[in-house]
Amino acid sequence: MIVLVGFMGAGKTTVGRLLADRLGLPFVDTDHVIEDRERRSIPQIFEADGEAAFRDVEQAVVADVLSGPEAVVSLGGGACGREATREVLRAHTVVHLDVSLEQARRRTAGDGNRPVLRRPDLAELHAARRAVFHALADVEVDTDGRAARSVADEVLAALPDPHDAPAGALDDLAEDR
Ligand SMILES: Nc1ncnc2c1ncn2[C@@H]1O[C@H](COP(=O)(O)OP(=O)(O)OP(=O)(O)O)[C@@H](O)[C@H]1O
Ligand SMILES: O=C(O)C1=C[C@@H](O)[C@@H](O)[C@H](O)C1
Ligand SMILES: [Mg+2]
Repeated sequence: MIVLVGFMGAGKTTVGRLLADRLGLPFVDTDHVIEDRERRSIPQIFEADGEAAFRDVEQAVVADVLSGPEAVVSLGGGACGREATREVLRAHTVVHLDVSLEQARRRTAGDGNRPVLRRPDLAELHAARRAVFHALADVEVDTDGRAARSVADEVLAALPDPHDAPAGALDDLAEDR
Protein backbone atom coordinates (compact mmCIF):
# COMPACT_ATOMS: atom_id res chain seq x y z
CA MET A 1 0.00 0.00 0.00
CA ILE A 2 0.98 3.62 -0.42
CA VAL A 3 0.18 5.30 2.89
CA LEU A 4 0.13 9.08 3.27
CA VAL A 5 0.99 10.50 6.68
CA GLY A 6 1.40 14.07 7.88
CA PHE A 7 -0.03 16.82 10.02
CA MET A 8 -3.54 18.22 9.58
CA GLY A 9 -3.70 20.29 6.42
CA ALA A 10 -0.67 18.58 4.86
CA GLY A 11 -2.92 17.55 2.00
CA LYS A 12 -3.19 13.81 2.69
CA THR A 13 -6.79 13.62 1.52
CA THR A 14 -6.34 15.96 -1.45
CA VAL A 15 -3.04 14.51 -2.68
CA GLY A 16 -4.15 10.94 -1.87
CA ARG A 17 -7.10 11.27 -4.26
CA LEU A 18 -4.83 12.59 -7.02
CA LEU A 19 -2.30 9.78 -6.51
CA ALA A 20 -4.95 7.06 -6.51
CA ASP A 21 -6.36 8.47 -9.73
CA ARG A 22 -2.94 8.55 -11.38
CA LEU A 23 -2.03 5.02 -10.22
CA GLY A 24 -5.42 3.50 -11.03
CA LEU A 25 -5.87 2.38 -7.41
CA PRO A 26 -8.79 2.88 -5.03
CA PHE A 27 -8.45 5.73 -2.52
CA VAL A 28 -9.23 5.13 1.16
CA ASP A 29 -9.15 7.85 3.83
CA THR A 30 -9.22 6.33 7.33
CA ASP A 31 -11.00 9.42 8.74
CA HIS A 32 -13.85 8.74 6.30
CA VAL A 33 -13.90 5.00 7.15
CA ILE A 34 -14.16 5.86 10.85
CA GLU A 35 -17.09 8.23 10.23
CA ASP A 36 -18.87 5.64 8.05
CA ARG A 37 -18.31 2.84 10.56
CA GLU A 38 -19.40 4.94 13.56
CA ARG A 39 -22.18 6.77 11.68
CA ARG A 40 -20.96 9.93 13.44
CA SER A 41 -18.58 12.74 12.57
CA ILE A 42 -15.11 12.85 14.14
CA PRO A 43 -15.98 15.93 16.27
CA GLN A 44 -19.05 14.04 17.55
CA ILE A 45 -16.88 11.05 18.54
CA PHE A 46 -14.38 13.34 20.33
CA GLU A 47 -17.24 15.15 22.09
CA ALA A 48 -19.20 12.06 23.19
CA ASP A 49 -16.45 9.49 23.87
CA GLY A 50 -13.20 11.47 24.22
CA GLU A 51 -9.97 11.33 22.27
CA ALA A 52 -8.69 8.00 23.69
CA ALA A 53 -11.82 6.19 22.47
CA PHE A 54 -11.42 7.83 19.05
CA ARG A 55 -7.80 6.61 18.91
CA ASP A 56 -8.91 3.04 19.70
CA VAL A 57 -11.38 3.08 16.80
CA GLU A 58 -8.77 4.72 14.56
CA GLN A 59 -6.13 2.09 15.37
CA ALA A 60 -8.57 -0.72 14.52
CA VAL A 61 -9.66 0.95 11.28
CA VAL A 62 -6.07 1.57 10.15
CA ALA A 63 -5.16 -2.09 10.82
CA ASP A 64 -8.22 -3.27 8.85
CA VAL A 65 -7.62 -0.97 5.90
CA LEU A 66 -3.91 -1.82 5.69
CA SER A 67 -4.69 -5.54 5.62
CA GLY A 68 -7.25 -5.06 2.84
CA PRO A 69 -6.97 -4.69 -0.94
CA GLU A 70 -4.17 -2.58 -2.47
CA ALA A 71 -5.00 1.15 -2.35
CA VAL A 72 -3.68 4.62 -1.74
CA VAL A 73 -4.48 5.21 1.94
CA SER A 74 -4.54 8.54 3.80
CA LEU A 75 -4.24 8.32 7.57
CA GLY A 76 -5.66 10.83 10.03
CA GLY A 77 -3.13 13.37 11.29
CA GLY A 78 -2.81 11.72 14.71
CA ALA A 79 -2.91 8.06 13.71
CA CYS A 80 0.86 7.52 13.95
CA GLY A 81 0.76 8.27 17.68
CA ARG A 82 -0.04 4.61 18.35
CA GLU A 83 2.90 2.18 18.47
CA ALA A 84 0.71 -0.60 17.03
CA THR A 85 0.03 1.57 13.98
CA ARG A 86 3.70 2.46 13.54
CA GLU A 87 4.47 -1.27 13.60
CA VAL A 88 1.84 -2.07 10.94
CA LEU A 89 3.26 0.71 8.73
CA ARG A 90 6.64 -1.06 8.43
CA ALA A 91 5.22 -3.34 5.73
CA HIS A 92 4.05 -0.43 3.53
CA THR A 93 5.38 2.48 1.48
CA VAL A 94 4.98 5.47 3.79
CA VAL A 95 4.84 8.96 2.26
CA HIS A 96 5.23 11.94 4.58
CA LEU A 97 3.62 15.12 3.30
CA ASP A 98 5.51 17.73 5.29
CA VAL A 99 3.79 21.01 6.19
CA SER A 100 4.77 23.90 8.44
CA LEU A 101 2.42 24.76 11.27
CA GLU A 102 1.75 28.19 9.72
CA GLN A 103 0.72 26.66 6.39
CA ALA A 104 -1.33 23.95 8.15
CA ARG A 105 -3.23 26.61 10.11
CA ARG A 106 -3.93 28.57 6.93
CA ARG A 107 -5.13 25.51 5.01
CA THR A 108 -7.47 24.37 7.76
CA ALA A 109 -8.74 27.79 8.87
CA GLY A 110 -12.48 27.66 9.48
CA ASP A 111 -12.69 23.86 9.26
CA GLY A 112 -14.48 22.59 12.37
CA ASN A 113 -13.84 18.95 11.49
CA ARG A 114 -10.43 18.90 13.19
CA PRO A 115 -10.93 19.14 16.99
CA VAL A 116 -7.18 18.73 17.68
CA LEU A 117 -6.57 22.16 16.06
CA ARG A 118 -8.00 23.74 19.22
CA ARG A 119 -5.27 22.28 21.44
CA PRO A 120 -3.18 24.92 23.27
CA ASP A 121 0.04 22.90 22.73
CA LEU A 122 -0.38 22.73 18.95
CA ALA A 123 3.17 23.93 18.18
CA GLU A 124 4.72 21.22 20.39
CA LEU A 125 2.38 18.63 18.95
CA HIS A 126 3.36 19.65 15.41
CA ALA A 127 7.10 19.38 16.21
CA ALA A 128 6.75 16.02 17.98
CA ARG A 129 4.61 14.48 15.26
CA ARG A 130 6.88 15.80 12.53
CA ALA A 131 9.80 13.83 13.99
CA VAL A 132 7.67 10.67 14.07
CA PHE A 133 6.50 11.14 10.45
CA HIS A 134 10.10 11.71 9.36
CA ALA A 135 11.27 8.51 11.05
CA LEU A 136 8.48 6.47 9.45
CA ALA A 137 8.78 7.86 5.93
CA ASP A 138 10.14 6.09 2.85
CA VAL A 139 9.35 9.20 0.81
CA GLU A 140 9.13 12.77 2.11
CA VAL A 141 7.82 15.79 0.22
CA ASP A 142 7.67 19.43 1.36
CA THR A 143 4.19 20.78 0.57
CA ASP A 144 4.60 24.43 1.67
CA GLY A 145 3.82 26.84 -1.14
CA ARG A 146 3.16 23.97 -3.55
CA ALA A 147 -0.03 23.11 -5.40
CA ALA A 148 -1.46 19.68 -4.53
CA ARG A 149 -0.93 18.51 -8.13
CA SER A 150 2.77 19.34 -8.00
CA VAL A 151 3.07 17.51 -4.67
CA ALA A 152 1.41 14.45 -6.24
CA ASP A 153 3.85 14.61 -9.19
CA GLU A 154 6.83 14.64 -6.84
CA VAL A 155 5.48 11.71 -4.83
CA LEU A 156 4.90 9.69 -8.01
CA ALA A 157 8.44 10.35 -9.19
CA ALA A 158 9.87 9.28 -5.83
CA LEU A 159 7.85 6.08 -5.33
CA PRO A 160 9.86 2.88 -5.38
CA ASP A 161 9.15 0.43 -8.23
CA PRO A 162 6.68 -0.87 -9.26
CA HIS A 163 4.40 1.99 -8.15
CA ASP A 164 5.77 4.40 -10.73
CA ALA A 165 4.64 2.23 -13.64
CA PRO A 166 1.11 2.69 -14.97
CA ALA A 167 -1.32 0.00 -13.80
CA GLY A 168 -0.93 -3.15 -15.92
CA ALA A 169 2.32 -2.08 -17.58
CA LEU A 170 4.40 -4.62 -15.69
CA ASP A 171 1.97 -7.45 -16.49
CA ASP A 172 2.42 -6.76 -20.22
CA LEU A 173 6.18 -6.74 -19.79
CA ALA A 174 6.13 -10.12 -18.04
CA GLU A 175 4.03 -11.69 -20.80
CA ASP A 176 6.30 -10.43 -23.56
CA ARG A 177 9.29 -12.20 -22.07
N1 LIG B 1 -0.55 21.60 -1.67
C1 LIG B 1 -1.64 22.31 -1.32
N2 LIG B 1 -1.69 23.61 -1.60
C2 LIG B 1 -2.74 24.35 -1.22
N3 LIG B 1 -3.82 23.88 -0.59
C3 LIG B 1 -3.84 22.59 -0.30
C4 LIG B 1 -2.76 21.72 -0.65
N4 LIG B 1 -3.06 20.49 -0.22
C5 LIG B 1 -4.28 20.58 0.38
N5 LIG B 1 -4.74 21.84 0.30
C6 LIG B 1 -6.01 22.35 0.88
O1 LIG B 1 -5.82 22.37 2.29
C7 LIG B 1 -6.98 21.89 2.96
C8 LIG B 1 -6.60 20.68 3.79
O2 LIG B 1 -6.19 19.62 2.93
P1 LIG B 1 -6.51 18.09 3.28
O3 LIG B 1 -7.89 17.98 3.85
O4 LIG B 1 -6.19 17.31 2.06
O5 LIG B 1 -5.46 17.83 4.45
P2 LIG B 1 -5.27 16.52 5.32
O6 LIG B 1 -3.81 16.30 5.40
O7 LIG B 1 -6.11 15.43 4.78
O8 LIG B 1 -5.79 16.96 6.78
P3 LIG B 1 -6.42 16.03 7.96
O9 LIG B 1 -5.30 15.33 8.68
O10 LIG B 1 -7.02 17.02 8.90
O11 LIG B 1 -7.41 15.10 7.35
C9 LIG B 1 -8.02 21.62 1.88
O12 LIG B 1 -8.83 22.75 1.77
C10 LIG B 1 -7.19 21.43 0.61
O13 LIG B 1 -7.90 21.83 -0.54
O1 LIG C 1 -4.34 15.45 13.97
C1 LIG C 1 -5.23 14.79 14.55
O2 LIG C 1 -5.07 14.33 15.69
C2 LIG C 1 -6.47 14.52 13.82
C3 LIG C 1 -6.51 14.71 12.45
C4 LIG C 1 -7.67 14.38 11.61
O3 LIG C 1 -7.22 13.76 10.43
C5 LIG C 1 -8.66 13.48 12.33
O4 LIG C 1 -8.21 12.15 12.39
C6 LIG C 1 -8.93 13.98 13.73
O5 LIG C 1 -9.51 15.26 13.63
C7 LIG C 1 -7.65 14.03 14.58
MG1 LIG D 1 -7.67 14.33 5.54
